Amino acid sequence: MDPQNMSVAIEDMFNLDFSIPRVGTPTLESPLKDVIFVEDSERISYCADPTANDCLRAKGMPIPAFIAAGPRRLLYHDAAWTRAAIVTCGGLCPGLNDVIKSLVNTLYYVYGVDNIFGIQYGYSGLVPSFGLKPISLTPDVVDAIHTTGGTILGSSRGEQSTEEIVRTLDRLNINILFTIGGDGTQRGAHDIAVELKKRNLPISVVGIPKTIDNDLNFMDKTFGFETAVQETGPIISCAHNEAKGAFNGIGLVRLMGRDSGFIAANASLANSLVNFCLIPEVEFQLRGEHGFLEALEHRLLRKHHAVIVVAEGAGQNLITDDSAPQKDKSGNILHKDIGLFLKDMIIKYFKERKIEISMKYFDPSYIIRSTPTCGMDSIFCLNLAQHAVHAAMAGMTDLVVGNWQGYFTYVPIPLATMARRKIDPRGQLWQSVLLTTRQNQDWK
Ligand SMILES: Nc1ncnc2c1ncn2[C@@H]1O[C@H](COP(=O)(O)OP(=O)(O)OP(=O)(O)O)[C@@H](O)[C@H]1O
Ligand SMILES: O=P(O)(O)OC[C@H]1O[C@](O)(CO)[C@@H](O)[C@@H]1O
Ligand SMILES: [Mg+2]
Repeated sequence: MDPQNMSVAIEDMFNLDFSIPRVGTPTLESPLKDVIFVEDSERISYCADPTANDCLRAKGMPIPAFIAAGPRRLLYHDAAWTRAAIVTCGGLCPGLNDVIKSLVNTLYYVYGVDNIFGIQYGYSGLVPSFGLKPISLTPDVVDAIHTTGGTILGSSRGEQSTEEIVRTLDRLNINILFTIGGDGTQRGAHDIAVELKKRNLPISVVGIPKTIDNDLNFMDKTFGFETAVQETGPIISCAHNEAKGAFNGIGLVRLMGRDSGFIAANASLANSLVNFCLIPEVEFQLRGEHGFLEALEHRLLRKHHAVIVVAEGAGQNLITDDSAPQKDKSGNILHKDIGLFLKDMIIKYFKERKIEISMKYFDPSYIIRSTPTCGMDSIFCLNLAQHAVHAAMAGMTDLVVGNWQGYFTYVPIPLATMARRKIDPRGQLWQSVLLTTRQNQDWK
């Protein structure tokens, strides 16, 4: 089993439905030539261990497995008549433009779909009262967009009426909607798919999961994550320089990660200059024998510098101000600022102890998520989008494209959004972070 993915208990795996719904029976011969078509019966096993699967088989138990992604021999949507729409929602993430470009090029060049629309500013662009007209997307329009960060379509948060969105899709004669976004976006996409089914509208809804937090379930990684980790490199390096450049220097770096600390943990491994990594999954105390501040003091006494990486969702239990919890427009809880809080607490602690320190604070959150993708991430975006188009043209719906142990998969949206993927403190990733930072050496 995946040692990092403990969000879904193994006993619950057997009750899960891995099948992908279709908007209708595919009957049209695919125009693709010289490709290896994938049958719906081809599966990617959830569990990589063949012995475990043999055991399950012997016991007559179902083997949890994803439907394999790839081009289908028979299509549901007729390219000549197909009108496809693309929407990007939620926060920015490296790779949004790569995915848009690859969707357009695959639809246009591979399947021959030439009616492609970009929906502006997230789901708001599908609600007429916002007055945002869809824009026409062609290979010429998207030719070089992968070289810039952000999204050429704009994005948004905030609740929109599913009924209104569905009415708009119907009025625009859209056959396929591609939803590029995180858990919220994909929950919205599922609601749209359910409403379309209720109204007997054969519109495919296919998601491409986006989140730099890497917290979606049933996939090893989401696009933009690798770039985000890479972008932390120069910043952590600067934090280290600042820390080493002064006696008792401290470089404190706050990174994104609302509920999962994947960016912070991986950044600590990729840039092995980090001495303390603090993530939401591992609670810590500030003061006392087992407190972080004592551990930091211990480290400074030994080495006279320290680099700390803290994920935005870490240590929320420590911030006990009386202000009411805040939410963003989509209803996501806005965490209190652990970075600034820690900075103040560290300064106060060492002042009390009359120990001089030099504190340098870095918050690169929006810098690392608005950049263009790095090489491998660009390829990942391109492949995700190609597989999204294959699924959509075959009439599949209510799914996101995933990647599991190196294979591209089709994951039902309810599965991908049923629980948040988190770091297992007993798993290999966190254990490796502990070995690399050696933070427990100071932290008793
Ligand atoms: N539970 C939900 N059901 C239906 N729609 C939702 C739900 N949660 C969010 N949405 C819609 O999806 C869109 C994006 O959601 P949200 O702002 O949570 O971003 P996200 O897709 O989760 O991306 P990020 O990873 O940046 O947070 C918003 O328009 C929001 O209204
Ligand atoms: O400030 P914004 O745009 O709402 O986005 C912040 C959030 O986006 C995320 O990166 C998820 O996309 C979270 O880690 C973070 O809390
Ligand atoms: Mg989200």
